[in-house]
Amino acid sequence: MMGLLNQALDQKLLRFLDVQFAQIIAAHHSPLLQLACALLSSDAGAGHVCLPLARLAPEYFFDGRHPELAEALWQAAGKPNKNAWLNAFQSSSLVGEGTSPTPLVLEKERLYLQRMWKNEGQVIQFISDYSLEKMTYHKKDECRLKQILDQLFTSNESDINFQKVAAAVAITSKVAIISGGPGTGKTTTVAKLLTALIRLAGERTLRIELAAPTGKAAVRLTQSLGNAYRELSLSAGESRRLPEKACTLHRLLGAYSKGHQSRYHKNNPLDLDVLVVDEASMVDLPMLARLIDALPNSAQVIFLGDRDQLASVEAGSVLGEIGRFLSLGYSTSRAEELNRLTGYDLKGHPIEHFPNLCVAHVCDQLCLLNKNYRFDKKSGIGELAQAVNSGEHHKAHSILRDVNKKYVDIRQHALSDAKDYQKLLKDCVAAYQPYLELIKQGKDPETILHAFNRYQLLCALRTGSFGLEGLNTQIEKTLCHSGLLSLSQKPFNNSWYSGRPIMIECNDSSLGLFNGDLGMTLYDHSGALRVYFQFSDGHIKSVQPNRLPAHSTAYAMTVHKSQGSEFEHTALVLPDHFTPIVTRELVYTAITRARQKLTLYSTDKVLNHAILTPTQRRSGLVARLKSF
Ligand SMILES: Nc1ncnc2c1ncn2[C@@H]1O[C@H](COP(=O)(O)OP(=O)(O)OP(=O)(O)O)[C@@H](O)[C@H]1O
Repeated sequence: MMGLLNQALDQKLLRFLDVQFAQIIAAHHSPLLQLACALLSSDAGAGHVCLPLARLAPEYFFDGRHPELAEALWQAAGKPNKNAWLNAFQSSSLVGEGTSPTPLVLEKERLYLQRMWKNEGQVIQFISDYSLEKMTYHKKDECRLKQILDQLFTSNESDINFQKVAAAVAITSKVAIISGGPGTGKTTTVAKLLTALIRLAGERTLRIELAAPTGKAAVRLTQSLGNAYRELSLSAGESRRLPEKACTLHRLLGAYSKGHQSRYHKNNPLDLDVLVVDEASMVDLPMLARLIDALPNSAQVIFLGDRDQLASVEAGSVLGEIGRFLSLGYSTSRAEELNRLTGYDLKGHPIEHFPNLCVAHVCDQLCLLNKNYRFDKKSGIGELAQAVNSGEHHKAHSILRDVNKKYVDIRQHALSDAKDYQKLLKDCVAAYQPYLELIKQGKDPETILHAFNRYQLLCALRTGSFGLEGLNTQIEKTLCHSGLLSLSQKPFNNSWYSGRPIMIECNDSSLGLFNGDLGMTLYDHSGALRVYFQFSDGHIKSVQPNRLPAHSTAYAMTVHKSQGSEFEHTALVLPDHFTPIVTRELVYTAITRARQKLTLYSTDKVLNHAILTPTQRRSGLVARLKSF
C-alpha cells in the first residue's frame, strides 16, 4: 500500500504530508486504514472537513484523475465496499466517536480528522446555542427599536428594504449572518445597526469590535464603514462611541505568529459586547472555532459576507453552508416580530416547514441582501457577476460578447496562443506604467501605493505560465524590456528593486504584517530599499526587505489572495485548459473584485467549464445541524 501511495505522491495526486500521515498514523494497521488516512488528509488539504464513506470508492479517489492507480489502491486495500470500510473503522483503535483521543473520528458515515470533528462540533454548538438564546435574550423595547430603525432607514421604495430587516435581525439576535454580494449595502447596514445599538444602549457603554480575516479586508472595512458613518446624521457623542478601526481576526485573538495558541480563549475571553466580522466567507473552520472559544457568553456577533464567494483556503465554508438555509425563510413568530419592528409584511413559515427546531432558529438569524446599489443595469460587471453566480453560461457569454455595445466596463480577450499572451503582458505594462512613473517622479509611498492598487491582475493557479509564478516573472521581464524598470536593477530571481510589489504570505504579529498584506518596495531618504505598507488607519509603515516574513512578488496575485480587496480595474487570467481549481466561485469572486473595469483573459471553453463547476466542500455541518 505504501508503495502505491508513494506512486500517487510522485504523480502529484497526493501531497507528501498525506503519505507521511498514513505512514505515521497507520503504519501498523491494515492497508485499508493506510489508504483511508492518506485520502482523508488529502481531502482536508483540499478544504474538505470530512470524508463521507460514499466517497471511498475508486471512482472518487483523486477526483477521478487517475483511474488505474485508484483501482490498484482499492484492490490493495482488499476491494472494500461501504460496509467493509465501516466495519474496519468501527473495529480500529485509530477511529473513535470523539469521546477518546483517537486520530480519526467516525460520525454517522463521515470520517474526520479529530481536530476537524471537534472544530465542526464547536461551531454547531455555538450556532445552535446562540440561535436559541435569542429567545431568552434581553428583549429590547420594541417601540423604541422600531422608532430608531424608522429614523435610520428612510426609504421611499414600496419594496421591502432588506437592509432594515437585516438590521432588525442582527439587533435582536445573539448571532446574525448578513449575506450579500458586493454593493448590496452590507457596510451601510452595519453602520446603521451599530448606530441603533448605541442609541438603544443609552448611557451604557458598548464595547464594539470590528474584525476581518485579512489585513486588506480590515483596511477596507475601516474605510467603507467610515464612509457609511459620514452618510448618517450622527451626533458628536454617537460618532465617538462608534468603532472606527477594524483589525484582523488574528490580531483580535492575539494569535501568536507560528503556533495555534491565542492570547484570548475560553479562560481568557475577549472583552467586548458586540463583534462584527466582515468577509466571513474567508473565515476557515479552525479560525472560527478559535474565535468562538474566545467569545464571552454575553457577546453579540454579526457575521457579514457573501455566501457565493470562494470559501477559505483552509478547510470549511461555514458561511456558504449556513447560507443555504436562507432559502427557507423565517419562522412565523420571527416574521411577526420582524414585521412589528420594520413595518413590512414578511411571510413566515410554521415550524414543520424546517428540518427541525434548531434549523428554524438558525434561519431566524439570517438575512440576505440582494439589491445592488453599486452596479446599475448598464454595468457589465454586475450583470456578469450575477450570470456567473447563477450558472447561466450562455448569458455570461452574451454579456461578454456585448453585441449591442451596452457595457463599457467589461472586456474579454482570448488566451489561446502566444500572441494572446503577449497582448496580456502588453496590457499589464500599460496598466502598471502610472505607478512606476510616480516612482520616477519621487512621489510619496502613499500616492504610489494608491496608484498601484488601482489595477490588479488576478490568476487562478500558482504555477505555470498562466499562474502566479509565470505571470510575475513575465511581467517583470516585460516591464524591464519596456524601460519602465531599470535594467541595471536586474529584477529577476526575486531580487529587490524599487517598484517591486510584494504580497505577504503568512502572519507575523511582531511586525504587524499579515497574510495578504500588499507592500511596495521603494528607496527611503537614505537610499536604502524598504517595503512600504499602508494599514487600516491609513498610516504607512516600512520594513527592511530582509526582515519580511514569507512573501511573493505581486504584479499578479491569486484570486484566493484577492478576497477582501477591490480594485478599480481588475483583470482575470484563466488557464488555457480547464483544471478543477477554476470554479464558478473563483470566477465570481474575481469579477466582484472589480469596481469600475474588468478585463477577462480566457477562452470561452475554459470560462464555460468554470461557470458550470460549482465548488464542493464536504462537511457534516448542515447534516449535523439538521439532526441536532
Ligand atoms: N439603501 C441604499 N440606498 C442608496 N444607496 C445605497 C444604499 N445602500 C447602500 N448604498 C450605496 O451603495 C454603495 C455600496 O454600499 P456598501 O458599501 O454598504 O455595500 P457592501 O455590500 O458593503 O459592498 P462591499 O461588499 O463591496 O464592500 C455605497 O456607495 C452606498 O452608499
